[in-house]
Amino acid sequence: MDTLKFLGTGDAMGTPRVYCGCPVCEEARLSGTNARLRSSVLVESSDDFFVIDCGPDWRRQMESLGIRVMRRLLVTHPHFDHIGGLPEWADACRWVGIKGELYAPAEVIPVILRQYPWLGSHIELKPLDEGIELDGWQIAAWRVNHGKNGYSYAFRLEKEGYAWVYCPDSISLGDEETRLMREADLLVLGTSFYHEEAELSTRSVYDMTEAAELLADVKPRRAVYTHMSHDVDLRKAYDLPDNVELGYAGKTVPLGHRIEE
Ligand SMILES: O=c1ccn([C@@H]2O[C@H](COP(=O)(O)O)[C@@H](O)[C@H]2O)c(=O)[nH]1
Repeated sequence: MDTLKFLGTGDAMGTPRVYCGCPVCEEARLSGTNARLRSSVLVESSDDFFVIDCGPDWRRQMESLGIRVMRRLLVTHPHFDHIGGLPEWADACRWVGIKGELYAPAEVIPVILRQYPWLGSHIELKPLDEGIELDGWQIAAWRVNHGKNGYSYAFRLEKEGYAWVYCPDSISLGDEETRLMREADLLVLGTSFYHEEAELSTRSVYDMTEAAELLADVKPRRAVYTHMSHDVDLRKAYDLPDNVELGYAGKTVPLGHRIEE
């Protein structure tokens, strides 16, 4: 069965935050339960894999799994914490002599190339707006509200009757934006805080209290939260819906129905 592996579950700054001495950041420095690299996942099938998002921790993430060659990548949006590793990936493609394949929404591709104009020599950038298939996964992408930071994209991946959604950066989604999340077998959702006090117009990602309302509406069978800031302490028992787990690097989730289901 295919699997989903979390490579990182942190927000844009990762945990610990460089400037911060809060108990969560200090714990992350000392014992590491709360150490979080920037959010990214790896989808593995019997003979290949692809990754979603390539933040500035990409190199460490590849090293931690002993991966020497990454051929394929999907990008949700062109913010630093999701594309900061692209130059290193392009360099790696050059040195192993492959052309990487990067799939992203058409409007995202020129933004990536504006940041890193040399990428095209070693990576082919392909639009995925009409839907693509990778390793038997039918992948649909749609634009989601990312609050004060503009827009991101979510992906729905379906194979053999199993559907899951990856949506790391979104907030205050409307009905049309949640349509493809409905009744997924798994929803991977970004929740930066448990409860974020800041005024809504200054925010960019759901918190866990708002996410509970979203889940009650779209009813995934299982949900895993990612993109968590130093506000979230994995040692705590939070009040969460029964079907929710907090992600961590190395967490692996089977992508398919178990026999007894
Ligand atoms: O146009 C932009 C705006 C922001 N960024 C970077 O993206 C993240 C945003 O943080 P979230 O918590 O995910 O909203 C941050 O690192 C900004 O520096 C960007 O790259 N481009």
